[in-house]
Amino acid sequence: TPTPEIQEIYARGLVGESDIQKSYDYIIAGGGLAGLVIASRLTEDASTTVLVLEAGKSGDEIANQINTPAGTYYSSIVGTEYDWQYVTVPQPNLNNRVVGWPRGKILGGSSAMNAMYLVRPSKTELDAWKDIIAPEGDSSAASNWGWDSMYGYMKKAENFTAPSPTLSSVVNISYDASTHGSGGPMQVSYPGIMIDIVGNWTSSLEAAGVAELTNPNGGVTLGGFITPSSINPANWTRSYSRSAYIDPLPERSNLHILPEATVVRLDISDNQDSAGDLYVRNVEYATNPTAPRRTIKVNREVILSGGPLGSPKILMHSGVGPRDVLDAASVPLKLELPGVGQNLQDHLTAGVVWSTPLETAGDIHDSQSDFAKSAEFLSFINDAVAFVNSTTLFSGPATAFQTQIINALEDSSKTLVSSNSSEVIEGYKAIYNTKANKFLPDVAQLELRMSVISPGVVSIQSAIQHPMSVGRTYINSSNPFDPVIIDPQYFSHFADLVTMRQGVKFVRTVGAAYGATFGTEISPGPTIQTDQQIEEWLVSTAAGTQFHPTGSCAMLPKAQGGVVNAKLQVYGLGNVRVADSAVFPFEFAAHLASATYGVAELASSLIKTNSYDVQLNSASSTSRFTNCGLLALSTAMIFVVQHLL
Ligand SMILES: Cc1cc2nc3c(=O)[nH]c(=O)nc-3n(C[C@H](O)[C@H](O)[C@H](O)COP(=O)(O)OP(=O)(O)OC[C@H]3O[C@@H](n4cnc5c(N)ncnc54)[C@H](O)[C@@H]3O)c2cc1C
Repeated sequence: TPTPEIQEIYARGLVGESDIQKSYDYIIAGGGLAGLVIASRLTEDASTTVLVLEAGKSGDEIANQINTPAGTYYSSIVGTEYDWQYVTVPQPNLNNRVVGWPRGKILGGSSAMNAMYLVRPSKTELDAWKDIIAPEGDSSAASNWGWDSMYGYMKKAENFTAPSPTLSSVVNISYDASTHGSGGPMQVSYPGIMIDIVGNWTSSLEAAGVAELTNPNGGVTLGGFITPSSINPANWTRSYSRSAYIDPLPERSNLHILPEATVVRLDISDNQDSAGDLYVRNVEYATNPTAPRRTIKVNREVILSGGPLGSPKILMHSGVGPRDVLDAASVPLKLELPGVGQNLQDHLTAGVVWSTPLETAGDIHDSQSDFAKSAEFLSFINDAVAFVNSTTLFSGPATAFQTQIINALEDSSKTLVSSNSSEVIEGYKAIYNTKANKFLPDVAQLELRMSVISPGVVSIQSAIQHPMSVGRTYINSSNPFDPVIIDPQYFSHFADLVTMRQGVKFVRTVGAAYGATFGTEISPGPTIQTDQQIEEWLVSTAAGTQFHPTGSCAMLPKAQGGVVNAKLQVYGLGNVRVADSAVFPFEFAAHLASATYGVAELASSLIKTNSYDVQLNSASSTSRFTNCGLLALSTAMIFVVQHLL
C-alpha cells in the first residue's frame, strides 16, 4: 500500500476540465458506489479509456470526516453540500409529512456517507430476481442475478478480516469466513472496540424468540447477529468505493475522473442501429447550472451509475421515459419507456427509545477523554441487527395476513400504481406476486437495529423490508439542475403499516428481554399501547426512511415496464446500461451496499466480455458488439497521444 505521500503523487484518476479528451470508450455518469467500481475494473485493461463524470466534489477536503466511521454520527456529511438533500413530496399517509432523502454528492456517492452495515440479500430473494427477469428470454443472462452468481460477485468486492479477540471478549460474534471474499478491494470487518450493552443482543433476542444467525451473509438472512461493516481494520477507517477501488490504484492514464461535472443529457442518435436500437453518440455535462455545456463523444458505451434518483433523471432529461412525464416537463420524447422512474420502493423505519444506566458510545464520545479520541473508539459503528419474518411478528403462522394481501392484488393494481401504462401495471403485479407468495411468510419482513450512539439512551429501530407500497420518481421541468420529484407513496398499501406496527410491538418484547439494562421507555412512551395508537404514532411522527430507495430503473421484462434487461442494457438503447442500486426489481431484506457492489462487479464483467461499438455500427456492420479488441487498442493509442500532447 502506498504511503500517504506517495498516494498524493499518484494521479488516482482525478482530472480537471482541461485534461478531458474529446472521446472515451466508456463514459460513466456518477462516481458513486457502483460508478467507481466499474471505472476501476474497466481500466484494468490499459487499452480501455474511461471517463467518470461526478456531480459532487472529490471530498479530498473532508477526507478525515468521511474516513472516520464515527463521523457517520458525530460529524455526518448528511445535510451538507456533499448531500443532494432531497425531500419527498408530502406523503398523504404520513400525515402529509415530507421525508428527507439524503444521497451522497461526492466521489464514492452514498458509500461515503452511509452507516457501513454490510448485509447480503438472501438466496430466496436473489433467486426470485433471476426468476422475474427470466421471461425476457436470455436464460444465461437471467441466471447472473440468482444467488449462485451474485454471491460470487459480492464476495469478489471483499477482503474479510475476522473480529479481534478484544471485541470477542465483549460480544460473541458468529461468522463464517467462507461466506466472505478475500483479497478484494473493499475491507469488511468489525470495529476496534465494542460497547457493553451490545454484548447482550443475541441473548435478549433469543429470550424474545429469535435465534442467533451463526453464518450471516451465507444465503439465509433470518435471526440476530453482529453484522460486519465496511471497515478497514488496518487503520480503522471507512472502506468505501473510492478508498477501496480508486485510491490504491497505481497511476492509470486511461482513467479520468472529473468531479463537479453533472451529466445533463445523453445525445441519442436519430437513426436506429442494425438491431433496431437507438444509440448514444455524445454525453453532455455542465459544471454548474449557468456554465456552458460540454460534449464528449463515446466510442462504446455509457454507463449510468447515478443511483436510484440520478440514473432515471438522466434518462428522462435525454428524452427516454414515460411520455406523459416528458410532455409535462417539455422534454422532447426520443424513446418511450414507461417504466423509467416507476416502481420506486424504500425501507421505512421507526425507533423505540429507552433510557439506559449503562455507558453508551454517545456517553464516551461526549466525555472527550483520550480514549474517546482514539482511532479504535472512533471506529465504533452500530452493528447489532436482527431480521424477523411475519411468523415471528404475528406470533404464529401469518396465513390470514398473507391471504389478505394476495386478495388485494387486483384492487391495488388498479388504484395504487402511479402510471396508466399497462406494461408498468403488469410489472407491479409480477413484483407484488413475488412479495406476497415467495417472501411471505418465511423470508424476513422486518429488520431490527440497535443503536447505542446517543448519550444516555439506547434505541431499537424496526424497518420494513418488503414494502408493498410502490411509488415513483419523475421530473417536472426541462432543467437538469432542478431537483427530481420523489413520491414513494409510503403506506399506500395497508400491509406496510400493519407490519411496522407489529414490528414496534416486537421491539418492545426485545427491550423487555434486556431487563434492567434498559430503563424507562422514552419514545413512543408508555401511553402509546393499542394498535391504533402505535399506527397513529408511526404515521404522524415516527416513520422515516432507512435510506434504501430502489426499483426506479428496474430489471424486468420489457412487457412488464422494465427499464433494463438481464445484461443491464436499457431497452431500445444499444449502448446504455444502468448499473447501480436503481436496477433491483424489489427491495431485499438487507442494506443495499453489498448487493450494489455485486451489481457493479457483475456489470464490469458483462461489459468486458462484450460491449457495444459505435464505430462498427456507423460502418453498418452486422455485429454491434465486440470483445475489447483491436478497435479499443487503436482508440487507446489515440488517447495516449492526445494525452501526451
Ligand atoms: C445516509 C445513508 C445511510 C446508508 N446506510 C447504509 C448502510 O449502513 N449499509 C448499506 O448497505 N447501505 C446503506 N445505505 C445505502 C447505500 O449506501 C446505497 O444503496 C448505495 O451507495 C447505492 O449505490 P449507487 O451506486 O446506486 O448510488 P450512490 O452511491 O448514491 O452513487 C450515485 C452517484 O451518482 C452521482 N450523480 C447523480 N446524478 C448525477 C449526474 N446527473 N451527473 C453526475 N453524477 C451524478 C451522485 O452524486 C453519486 O455520487 C445508506 C445510504 C444513505 C444515504
